[in-house]
Amino acid sequence: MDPLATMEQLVAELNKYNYHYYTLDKPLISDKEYDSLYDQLVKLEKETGVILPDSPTQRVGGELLKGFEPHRHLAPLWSLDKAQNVEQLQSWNNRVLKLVSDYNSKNPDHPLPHPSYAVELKFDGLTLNLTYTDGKLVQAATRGNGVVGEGILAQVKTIKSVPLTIPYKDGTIEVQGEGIMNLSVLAAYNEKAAEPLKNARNAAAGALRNLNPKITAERKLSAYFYNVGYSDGIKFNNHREMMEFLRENHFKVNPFISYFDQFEGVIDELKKIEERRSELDYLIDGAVVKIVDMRTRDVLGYTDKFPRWAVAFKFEAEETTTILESVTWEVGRTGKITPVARVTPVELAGVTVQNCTLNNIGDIERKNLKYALGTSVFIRRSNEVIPEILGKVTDENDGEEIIYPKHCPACGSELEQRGAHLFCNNRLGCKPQIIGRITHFASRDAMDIETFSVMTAEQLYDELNVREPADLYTLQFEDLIKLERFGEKKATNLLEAIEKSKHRDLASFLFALGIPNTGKSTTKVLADHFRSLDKIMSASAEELMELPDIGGIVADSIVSFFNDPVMQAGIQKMLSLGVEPKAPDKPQVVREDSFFSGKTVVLTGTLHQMSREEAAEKLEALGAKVTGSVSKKTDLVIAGEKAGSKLAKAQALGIQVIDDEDEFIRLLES
Ligand SMILES: NC(=O)c1ccc[n+]([C@@H]2O[C@H](COP(=O)([O-])OP(=O)(O)OC[C@H]3O[C@@H](n4cnc5c(N)ncnc54)[C@H](O)[C@@H]3O)[C@@H](O)[C@H]2O)c1
Ligand SMILES: [Zn+2]
Repeated sequence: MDPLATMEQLVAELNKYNYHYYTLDKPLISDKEYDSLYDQLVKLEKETGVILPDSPTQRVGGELLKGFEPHRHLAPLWSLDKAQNVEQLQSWNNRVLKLVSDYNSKNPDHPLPHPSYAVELKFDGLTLNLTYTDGKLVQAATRGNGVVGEGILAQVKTIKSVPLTIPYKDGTIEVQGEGIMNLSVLAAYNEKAAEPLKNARNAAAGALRNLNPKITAERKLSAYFYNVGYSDGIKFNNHREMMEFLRENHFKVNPFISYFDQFEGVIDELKKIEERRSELDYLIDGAVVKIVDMRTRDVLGYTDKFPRWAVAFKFEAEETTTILESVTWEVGRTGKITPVARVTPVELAGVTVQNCTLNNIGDIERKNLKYALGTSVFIRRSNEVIPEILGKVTDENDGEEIIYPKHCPACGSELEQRGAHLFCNNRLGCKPQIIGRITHFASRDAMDIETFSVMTAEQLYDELNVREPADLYTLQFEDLIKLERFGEKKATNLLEAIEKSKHRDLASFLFALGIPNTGKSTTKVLADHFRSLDKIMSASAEELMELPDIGGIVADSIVSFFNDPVMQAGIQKMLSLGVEPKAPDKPQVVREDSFFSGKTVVLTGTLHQMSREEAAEKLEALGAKVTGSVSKKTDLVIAGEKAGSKLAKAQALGIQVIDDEDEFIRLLES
């Protein structure tokens, strides 16, 4: 195709995507795909020297939505130049250095200082421009086209961290920041929402540009501020002064700002930020590098679109779109049937994604995916987590139907629906359930049988008739050695590991049994309290419910698990084969006079100065009970970075929360 025709097509396409993204807050493609089309257009414009009149490269923002009062920004709002990799970043810096040295050779009496750089997070939300006159918030606007935005004062006032009045009272200033939705808030919102929000950016942008401020308020947004764009009374010499001004005037300023005199430092910092990205409780799509000195900024100036004194370093995308090709159904160890989506393979955050989780049939309905086979879907992958389907790109039911199975894909038994999940009830005859139970039993947090894997479980099932965990204790060297891939060494190692597991501690043994609804922290509570398997097996639901962390559902699960004759027989068989779970050591002396003594505490989110396990040990030594889930019995929640639904629940129940790690450490040490 001739380049002009390609450009026309790109312009039309990009303008359509812009409209959906900026005006409707409902993107049709991922940022990654958008950016690559945009780059193609920029390249063609450079090559041909032609810029079509409605090219998106010539504008900063989107259409204005009817219904909002326009606000003319007192100083224009800029977009940012972008660097996709270190080379592009270097060439931005080389340009800066050259302009500075050109200036200095022309103005030897009044040279600019050697550039130093500020590095900030690039928040992925909606730009906000707030106008304060004589200390009072009088307007708030979107970026709009950069010159005129939409007035959204009523909506912005619902953001609790936005100050309505500020100490600075000398005339008018405009302050820029980003309206965001915290990921933990999004998760909590989606737990209850009839229609889950696909993405935190669109959730924030959609809420701020909603004509009903009540909806904005429900989304519990937050905002970070990073710039004073206009002021008629105050001048700053550098970025630090400007940040200090924002802080003094009670704006929420991101703590992750760092300053560098050397450009190498900037590059290292960008790597660090990218590594820690998944710990943050908000979306960022990169980091912004800015020249610190204001006089240098003035000299460098602006292009039509962006300042020459700043550049956005874009991180690898975590979201993209692809086609949902098919859904298969997998059976877990509890008999739960999980839908797994196969998608058209696509590169995302450094790996090729082919499978995504869909959780359960309730999830399929909520995400409007029932008729999505063969259509475009958004997928997201943040570090380490299996990619997830966020939703269908368009709202229409224009795909093939996902048919829910009626029979177990493994054993053919009829499935039962409980809540949002499907279950196969054929516990004793359904192979993947048995394999799952045995593998779980042997896993590290359970019996910790080294070298054991799913493959081992399958081999033992197929060839040696191993049907339950207890059968592991009947294995003989002569049988193992006959198996494929089993040499003498491997057989001996496995038997030794199995032997060693006989004296595993009681809490791990209970965890290994795989009692429904009962995780590691609950089995530890049980072991610490009852100190013997017999007592736990005969405990009543009432007795159990007196313990921290154990509510009605968990208590019932435990009681009915131990009432099941099959489970009883399995446990008896293990005991008769020499399994002897070790009771916990006598509890050590714990303090009774600390801030934490006698309190039931939940740890959630990521702590930076110690692991959660270390924190739990310290708390226990100070006389606290550390439990895994938030309930009415919880006295205190320690929330680290990226605390999710537990924090939201604590807030809903009005439980005391410590979300400042330094404060937490101070209390531990007091
Ligand atoms: N998916 C789609 O269909 C679609 C459509 C249009 C645009 N987009 C995405 O939007 C991007 C372009 O968006 P843009 O021009 O709004 O923004 P930009 O990437 O040019 O960045 C400028 C914005 O960054 C924000 N920002 C966040 N933290 C900041 C900080 N610390 N300092 C300064 N600014 C900060 C500000 O809101 C500012 O307006 C594209 O790269 C693309 O990824 C996607
Ligand atoms: Zn089955």
